Amino acid sequence: MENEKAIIVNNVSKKYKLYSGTKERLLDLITPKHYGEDFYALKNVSFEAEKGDVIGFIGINGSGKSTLSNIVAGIVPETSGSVQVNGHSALIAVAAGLKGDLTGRDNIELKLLMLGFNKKEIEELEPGIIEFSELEKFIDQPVKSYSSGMKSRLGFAISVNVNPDVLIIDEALSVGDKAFSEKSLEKMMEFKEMGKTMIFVSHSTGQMKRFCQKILWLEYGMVKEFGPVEEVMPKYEEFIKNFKKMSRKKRLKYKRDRLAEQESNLAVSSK
Ligand SMILES: Nc1ncnc2c1ncn2[C@@H]1O[C@H](COP(=O)(O)OP(=O)(O)OP(=O)(O)O)[C@@H](O)[C@H]1O
Repeated sequence: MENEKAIIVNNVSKKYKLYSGTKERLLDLITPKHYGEDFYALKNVSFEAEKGDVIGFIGINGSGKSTLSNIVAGIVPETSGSVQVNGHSALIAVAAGLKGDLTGRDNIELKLLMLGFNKKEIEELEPGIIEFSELEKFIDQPVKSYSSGMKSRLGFAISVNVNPDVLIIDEALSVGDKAFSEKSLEKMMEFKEMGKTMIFVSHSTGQMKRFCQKILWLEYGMVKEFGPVEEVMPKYEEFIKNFKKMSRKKRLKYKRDRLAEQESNLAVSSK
């Protein structure tokens, strides 16, 4: 069907509990009284992706980009709201779910099994994944001995070689070396040309501008803007320029003001 939605995220919130220490955490588990402080990493986030959309998630540190990409990938459950992903095959977040005690090769096999591939298909896919990862003899070493760049290379190699309908790439290009990130970007361009739906999380606004059509700007767990890259990116760049100049005190005040604004918007919209 033309114009079929690939992703529908509706009013999603994610609550974490913050504890002052182990004692509080245990008390919260074993007693009926509530301990710890509720913390919302995401609050009432909604957006939709059309099939073939390439969407970049941006926002300052801690704004909720990874939490949202993990929720869309089905790795982390949402606290409330709903997430619908329409795709024939799996949705994969790069470098997520690698098991440290297993070798790179075993991780490839495990992940492919989990995605529903059979033994013959795994045998066919494996050499291409190992070659793409450039891990060579390290492929038979436990993943816990890998550097973050090596882990990311393995995760990326698996993700792009299983041909998913929706691909989520979270900071994968910032860890590897330059040659590998060029190769990965080329692969992502191929996916884009094939009309795949992609979500791209990165701190590099340059890569975003090169790659994404739409931008979802998160601020303190809420959607600040969602729209075409040429509209949202200049606003974000301007914001970052000013934000960098702010003192710690000013940043805290900005955060307090924004959170208060969010609260009043929420109160209005729930009336
Ligand atoms: N498991 C967790 N328990 C408690 N708080 C968490 C957990 N995971 C994330 N958070 C908090 O949720 C908020 C959003 O985190 P998230 O990693 O999604 O942000 P981000 O925008 O991806 O940040 P960055 O750009 O630094 O990667 C942060 O304040 C973070 O500390």
